[in-house]
Amino acid sequence: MGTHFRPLIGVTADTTIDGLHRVHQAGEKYLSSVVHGANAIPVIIPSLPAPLDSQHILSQLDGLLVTGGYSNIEPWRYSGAPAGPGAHEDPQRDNTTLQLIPDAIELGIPLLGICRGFQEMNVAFGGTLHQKLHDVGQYIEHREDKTAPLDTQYGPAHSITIEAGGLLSSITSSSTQMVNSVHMQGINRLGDGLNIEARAPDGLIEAISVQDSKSFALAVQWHPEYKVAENDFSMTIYQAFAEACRSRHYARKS
Ligand SMILES: N[C@@H](CCC(=O)NCCCC(=O)O)C(=O)O
Repeated sequence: MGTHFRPLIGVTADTTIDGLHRVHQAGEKYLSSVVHGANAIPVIIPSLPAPLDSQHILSQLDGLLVTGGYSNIEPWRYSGAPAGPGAHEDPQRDNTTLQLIPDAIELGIPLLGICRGFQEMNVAFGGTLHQKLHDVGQYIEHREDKTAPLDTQYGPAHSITIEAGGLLSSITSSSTQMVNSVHMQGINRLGDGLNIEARAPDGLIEAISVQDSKSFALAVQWHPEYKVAENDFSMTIYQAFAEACRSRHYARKS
């Protein structure tokens, strides 16, 4: 199948307040990664208070990128204890992504989830999260040093071991890789119908896929979008995603 065609990939949006106005935004590194990693065209999907009809949106797309974001999923969505005052949450994003994810899986739309998007995929399948990995006791430090330069924050932080026989192992020849680490939360109980694709040295789940998915459906706790073209492993992931998006495009148009 030719690689010249550029599929249309929906990119989820965070909401934030700018002055007195709520705005919807997707980080440039996510948008650029769609262009340079997947040779595709990014389209931002807003997280409106009354979410748009996700099945209608998805029917016009070839893929879905569920981005990372600094906010946390509201804990009630996975029966977690309230996070307490000052918690950074984005309920409009939760409402949108937690509908888009199952709908994309049902419709066979290729999906790549990153960091918050990885956590959302787990919650969308009924899984739970640790709200503060650093308080659990068994985990290494998964947070970035916010005072460090960006290239350090998103630089290699720890290894992952890729599970044999899974989606990730089918696209890469090495069973270990180095990844960055920019998160405080992580998977506690795995959602039903998800496969573990990779783990950190402390056992934390770092990548998941959907069992018996009709199409590519992978989510990772790290950030392959960051300077995607400079990292072979990141490019491998994006190119596998892109190939699934191109297949979806031709199926959609036939
Ligand atoms: N809030 C969650 C999610 C972490 C996450 O997605 N970080 C990304 C930071 C910004 C970005 O690179 O887009 C957690 O801390 O676990």
